[in-house]
Amino acid sequence: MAVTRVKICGITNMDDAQGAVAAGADALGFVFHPASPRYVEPEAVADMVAALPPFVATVGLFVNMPAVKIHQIMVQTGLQLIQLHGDETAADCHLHPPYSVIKALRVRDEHSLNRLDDYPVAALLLDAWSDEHYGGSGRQFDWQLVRRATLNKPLILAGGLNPANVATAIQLVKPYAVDVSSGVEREPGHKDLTLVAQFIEQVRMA
Ligand SMILES: O=C(O)c1ccccc1NCC(=O)[C@H](O)[C@H](O)COP(=O)(O)O
Repeated sequence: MAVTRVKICGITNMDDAQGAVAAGADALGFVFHPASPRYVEPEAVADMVAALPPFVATVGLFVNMPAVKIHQIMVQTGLQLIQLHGDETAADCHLHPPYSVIKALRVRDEHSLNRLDDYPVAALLLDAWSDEHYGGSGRQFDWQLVRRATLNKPLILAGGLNPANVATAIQLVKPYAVDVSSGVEREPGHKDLTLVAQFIEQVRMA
């Protein structure tokens, strides 16, 4: 049986970073989109990254930010992977050596899943469509659409996941990893570490 990895996204503080890792998170995500309630300053992320144990993947999330600025933040923070969570094209994904790139796509309907192979990335993250938010909306999309899509890259499933629905999502979609933000929060930007532990337990049992 394949192991499903867990990424806890929208980490803004040291307690949540260390608590998520203690609960078994495989990866942490840090949002650098200034309009997000989960925005975190690069200086704070650098401190968190330096305090983490080895073998935890660290991911910076960017929305339509110029590559030069992204790379400045990556160097300043010591983060490992870039997640492009805006309107970046497949061509934009070429701009980030030596970093591995995760491209997030927001799924509105079956057309959202056309030409996924065009993206030169390490993994694709599928999230729910929202007119108001680039991410962290807490919305779920139709998982059946993924079952019908052709995907030759590791898939990270996101969007409205929580401890109550993540096992069903894994059984249906069989993703490489699951990603959660608002479903394990007590308020935007602050994780509920009991929910984080329950989420990871559900993933391990799925
Ligand atoms: O979380 C945000 O506020 C955010 C803002 C801008 C771009 C991306 C953002 N989050 C992306 C994530 O990786 C979330 O984990 C993903 O959208 C799922 O969110 P949720 O439905 O709340 O679990």
